Amino acid sequence: MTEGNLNGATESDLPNAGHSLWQACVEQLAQELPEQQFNTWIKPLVAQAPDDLSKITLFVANRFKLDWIRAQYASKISQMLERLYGQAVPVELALTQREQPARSFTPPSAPEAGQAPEPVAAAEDAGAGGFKNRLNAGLTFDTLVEGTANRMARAAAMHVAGMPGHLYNPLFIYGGVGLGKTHLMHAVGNRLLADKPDSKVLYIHAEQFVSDVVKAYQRKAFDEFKERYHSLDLLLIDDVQFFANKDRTQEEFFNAFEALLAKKSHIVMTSDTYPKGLADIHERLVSRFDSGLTVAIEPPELEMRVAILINKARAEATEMPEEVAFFVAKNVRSNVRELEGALRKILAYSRFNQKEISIQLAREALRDLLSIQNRQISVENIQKTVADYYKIKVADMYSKKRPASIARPRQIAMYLAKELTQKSLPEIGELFGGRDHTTVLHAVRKIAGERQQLTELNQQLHVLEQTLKG
Ligand SMILES: Nc1ncnc2c1ncn2[C@@H]1O[C@H](COP(=O)(O)OP(=O)(O)OP(=O)(O)O)[C@@H](O)[C@H]1O
Repeated sequence: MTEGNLNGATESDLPNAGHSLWQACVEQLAQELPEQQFNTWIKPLVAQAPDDLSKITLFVANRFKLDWIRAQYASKISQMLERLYGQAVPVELALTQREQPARSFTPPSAPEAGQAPEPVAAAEDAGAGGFKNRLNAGLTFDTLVEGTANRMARAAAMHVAGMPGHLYNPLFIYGGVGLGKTHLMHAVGNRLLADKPDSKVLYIHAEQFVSDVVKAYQRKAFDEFKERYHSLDLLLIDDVQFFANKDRTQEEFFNAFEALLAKKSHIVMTSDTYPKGLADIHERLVSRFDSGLTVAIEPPELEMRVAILINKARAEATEMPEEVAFFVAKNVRSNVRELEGALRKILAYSRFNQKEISIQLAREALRDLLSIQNRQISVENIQKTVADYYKIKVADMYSKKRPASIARPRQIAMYLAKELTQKSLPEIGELFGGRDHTTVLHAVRKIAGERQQLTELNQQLHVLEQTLKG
């Protein structure tokens, strides 16, 4: 596997043979790898391939992830592709383009036509004393769209960046994949360095920390290790759930944690769950994780998704009409990374076809994604999934029973049926035991309204949507 130099003229992330091959490869890897590994390393990869499948380029969010994927998964990916395609397909890894300045739109006849994003070096600026901070300079507070979903986490992060070592130490940020945890963490580091360039800041993924512990152990170099970690002003450590079952790492992290807090350095951590939800991590560490401020990042609400799309399109020097942004945001709900993927497809489609961005164009560019959604989700499927989730019988979806423990899941299922299928209100009513369409309308409005107000309900709906979309 090579590291990318993307100057080929026919690169495309439109649906093509490469796209189908990569999809098949991802599906296989999903079955073979542990779920957490798959979700962290493979699922976020964005693939591009020319029509002749002379190579596949995989875009990775940052330098650390790139190195890790190359070391841990490159040969598995290559073997899998070869198995599926019947011959070897060269695979290269490249960094996504997000830290590059916005470029203006270039028509396809110009020399840059069809050029895929070029790999760029991660912003591993040498800070104080030539120290590598591993920060990505493009991930700042300015490029992070604010919404109800991240307001509290963002406010806390800004506070930490302004006055490290004071309140909210440690700051523990948790939430699902692709919701902006890593972005927020880098934003803290970048802001602190902008204000105080001599600060010693380090961004590190938890698996890299594990690997540093292993190396220190093998080389008997714990003094060096301590010198590196205990002297920081700000430690940003991503995905601490990876410490699970790694006793020696947990011990070293505990030591670093205590040393840093004692000297009033700040620690910011992220995880896919809140501290007490972490499995196989020692209690003394969990209680320390929870001893500062713990904040969640929620899945972005509709308006926030719209704002993110419009902002990200602008960063690519393209205006996305509001109605198109609404169309995309209604159809791509799971997380910001997927929203970015959808935007990339639309921009590429518009560029290659030299067409203005419109709802029709978005529909064409995203047809795979939309048809997968429509194919998979039926009202019966929704009823079963919701019934399982709230532990009621599927038959209660059609019954006339009215206790809240049954009526509410039923209303949730009606809401999801309206949101995720093409069925009309009367058709949905019919499938829920012959109910009137006004009953369905009432349920849809009620749940939609409450979703805006109740974080817990929003989370539950998000989980259900994710489950249904597969
Ligand atoms: N509010 C936001 N505004 C703008 N961009 C965002 C926002 N939230 C997330 N993003 C972008 O979405 C992508 C995914 O975000 P990020 O990598 O920070 O997610 P994460 O929560 O750390 O996910 P994971 O757990 O998978 O690592 C990044 O490109 C990030 O810049």
